[in-house]
Amino acid sequence: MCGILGLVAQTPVNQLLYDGLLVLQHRGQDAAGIVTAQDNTFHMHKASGLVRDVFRTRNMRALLGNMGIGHVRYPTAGSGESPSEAQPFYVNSPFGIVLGHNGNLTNAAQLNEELFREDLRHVNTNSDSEVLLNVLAHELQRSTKNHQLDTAAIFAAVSGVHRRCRGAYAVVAMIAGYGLLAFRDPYGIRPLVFGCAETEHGMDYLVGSESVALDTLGFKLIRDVAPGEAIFIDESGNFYNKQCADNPTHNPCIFEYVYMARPDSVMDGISVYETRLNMGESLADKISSTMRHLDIDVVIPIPDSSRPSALQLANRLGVSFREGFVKNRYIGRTFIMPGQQQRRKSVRQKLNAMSVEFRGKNVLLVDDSIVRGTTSREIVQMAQEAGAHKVYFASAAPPVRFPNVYGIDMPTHQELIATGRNEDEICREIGADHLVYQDIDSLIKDVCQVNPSITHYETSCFDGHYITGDVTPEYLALLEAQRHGGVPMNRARSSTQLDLNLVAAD
Ligand SMILES: O=P(O)(O)OC[C@H]1O[C@H](OP(=O)(O)OP(=O)(O)O)[C@H](O)[C@@H]1O
Ligand SMILES: NC(=O)CC[C@H](N)C(=O)O
Ligand SMILES: [Mg+2]
Repeated sequence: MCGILGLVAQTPVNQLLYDGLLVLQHRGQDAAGIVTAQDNTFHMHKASGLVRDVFRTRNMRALLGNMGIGHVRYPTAGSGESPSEAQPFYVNSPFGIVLGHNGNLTNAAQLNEELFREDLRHVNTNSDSEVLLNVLAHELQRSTKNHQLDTAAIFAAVSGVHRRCRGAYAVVAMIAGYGLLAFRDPYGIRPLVFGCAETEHGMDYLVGSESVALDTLGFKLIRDVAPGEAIFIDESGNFYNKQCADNPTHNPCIFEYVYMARPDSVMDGISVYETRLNMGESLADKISSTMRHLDIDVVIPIPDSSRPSALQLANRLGVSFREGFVKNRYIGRTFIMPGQQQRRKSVRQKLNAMSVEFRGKNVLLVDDSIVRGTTSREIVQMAQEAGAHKVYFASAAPPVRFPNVYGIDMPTHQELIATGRNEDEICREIGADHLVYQDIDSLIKDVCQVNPSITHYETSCFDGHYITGDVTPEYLALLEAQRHGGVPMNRARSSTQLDLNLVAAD
């Protein structure tokens, strides 16, 4: 779940893109990049690190032009440590094209092979996003007639991408000398919104992962990019759109509402904040109907993401809500950090318990989710060390029992605390006196309630149902093997290279 931005304006875009990426930082902390376009020339700067560390004044000055795209990365493919996998990516044929991607392709290895063998394109990193860019470039080449690129050719190329790419993708791209393209996969798994701002010089357009970027940059939300739809804004600010998929359906990732997105965002017509309030209410109802014996003195949220749910849960139960943990505002989100060691250390650095809220009390700690159990294990222990009498734990999401392959970096069963454990065993593992999870039906209802027109969600990490239909047990086993030291998923190409060597030897 990276953050992406695309902007076509009447004035220079570098500062707005920088500010927008800062607002989307919660979607990716590993790398950041901006590309601007000026008179057919792209200006790019990208590197590993947080937005504030990647861009120095000299980099910003060099990002010239009135059109640009930006990206913050939370890796799901490749090493994650390699600066060469930072986005956006660039290709120089058939046009200058740059691309930023949020999501994950499930057939990247096969596409990589096809690109190499049939399309004669070389992908130089382990990133599925570079594969996606090359597929788009190849499809643009196919759809361009007589060297003339028009909107029909651009939309035909997006249809080609839909036919070839599997998995999740929300994309912003720029074609040098033409304009800004944005599109979303036919299942609408990852979010993408766009809006406009009327200025004295004309209309500016902004596309982004979350509406919060539009709010803070002064843009008015127009709507979401529909699943399968592509929008194109040319350099003069003319807007075009087309449904490019044959059978689009709408299945937003439910984990965006649980954890990923900022609460002040509205995506797919759904206020993230409202869904989290609803999750708190239904969790409170479950607690009061199934566990009356619990004597809860105080409800304490685990900052930050669980706050709205915990507050509403406390209100509904009629129990006082207290901030028992203080968060160090300079430490980022721990779940999206690379490596378990760094994540574990960061929980302690990030949160500190105030014993006055714990001493001698039965506390109910509320978190939005328990994934690897890194946070809950540490937090329960901290509550106990702070003198709590009993430590109860509630998760506003159901147990995460299945890998995610659509843009959230939890690709293996092995890393999930719920694997091979029932709820009592998970409770023992995190050291709590009692553990309660949200039910999946309640979670879906909590989100549906905010926008009843969307009835299906991508819920694979909770129920193991993979909407794209291509995620087999073999694929998951391969992912697991890759994570534990095997061949990267996008690099299953040794046979091709062998063939080439043989040809050369002949
Ligand atoms: O079981 P785990 O593997 O620990 O993952 C779940 C935890 O990670 C996230 O917090 P994070 O610190 O990333 O972000 P937040 O500040 O937005 O809550 C999430 O809110 C949970 O607290
Ligand atoms: N989380 C994401 O959206 C990741 C995008 C892309 N798959 C990458 O690894 O860079
Ligand atoms: Mg958290």
